[in-house]
Amino acid sequence: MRIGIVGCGGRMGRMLMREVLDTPGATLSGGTMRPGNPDLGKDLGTLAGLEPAGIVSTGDVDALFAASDAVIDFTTPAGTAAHAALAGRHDTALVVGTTGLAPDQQAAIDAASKTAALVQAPNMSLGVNLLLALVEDVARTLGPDVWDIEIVEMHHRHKVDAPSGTALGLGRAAAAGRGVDLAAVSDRVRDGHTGAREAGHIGFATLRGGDVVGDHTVIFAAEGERIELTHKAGSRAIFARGAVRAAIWAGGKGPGLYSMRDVLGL
Ligand SMILES: NC(=O)C1=CN([C@@H]2O[C@H](COP(=O)(O)OP(=O)(O)OC[C@H]3O[C@@H](n4cnc5c(N)ncnc54)[C@H](OP(=O)(O)O)[C@@H]3O)[C@@H](O)[C@H]2O)C=CC1
Ligand SMILES: O=C(O)C1=N[C@H](C(=O)O)C[C@H](O)C1
Repeated sequence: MRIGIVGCGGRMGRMLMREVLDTPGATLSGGTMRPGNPDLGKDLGTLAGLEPAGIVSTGDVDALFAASDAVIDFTTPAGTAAHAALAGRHDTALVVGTTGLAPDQQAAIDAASKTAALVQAPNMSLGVNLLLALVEDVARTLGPDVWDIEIVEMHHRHKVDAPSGTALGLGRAAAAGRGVDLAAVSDRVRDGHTGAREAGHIGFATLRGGDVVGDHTVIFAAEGERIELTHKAGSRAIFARGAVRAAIWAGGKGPGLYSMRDVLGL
């Protein structure tokens, strides 16, 4: 299974190369960087913190798609939209971990999934994907009349999108459990004289600081009691492990847009 990494110099890009190089049956088919990146032309194994792999980073994204059975993309929304178009053209499977996509960028992914297998998930860890199923169940069981739902997330100081893709995914799971559309009930920002909380709404709070890999808590609050479901990521390796598993799974699939819950059978 030939797996390529776009944005291979990023925090996740390096972790993903390490995971591919450490996975039996997987071959690292290449890694790309943008023009001007000082690490262009460097050995991918060295960039991943391992022994030299005998293959260097390049700027040729088209050639990477041609040479791969699957490509993994944890970059930026603009980058991901361009990579999705290449996946569709080459019929190469694409695993998308990038968060914060605008509707037109999501449309590029939907279009590519007509001709290639795409797996998209805001969080590739096993724990968060289990949490999604739990949250949907708990929200369904408790209902909106007595229980308020609030979602709190914290990430490192470099993160550029908010709320995190995972927090929004947890919100969608809670809304699905209640049989409502998240967009109609979400309170993503509160500031000043907001008035009392509206029944049935799902609130979000975002914290940023230090090197926090990713913490998410879904709070179900009623009068006199509270349930909190929390996931804490201790290392980016959990995301990389899930993404490589998704790439191997997608390599054998026909065109379509799949989720990590499909990959894990949850
Ligand atoms: N689904 C999941 O499980 C997870 C998702 N993420 C998401 O992954 C994304 C990346 O996170 P992280 O690795 O921390 O971010 P980084 O900023 O460390 O890395 C981003 C990478 O994308 C590259 N890049 C930027 N713009 C473009 C472009 N237009 N075309 C191609 N490549 C581009 C950068 O290259 P350059 O250095 O040249 O700018 C860099 O290599 C985020 O959206 C984050 O939320 C993160 C962790 C887990
Ligand atoms: O940017 C990050 O770092 C992360 N992003 C993802 C998100 O937005 O949910 C997943 C993870 O929590 C780390």
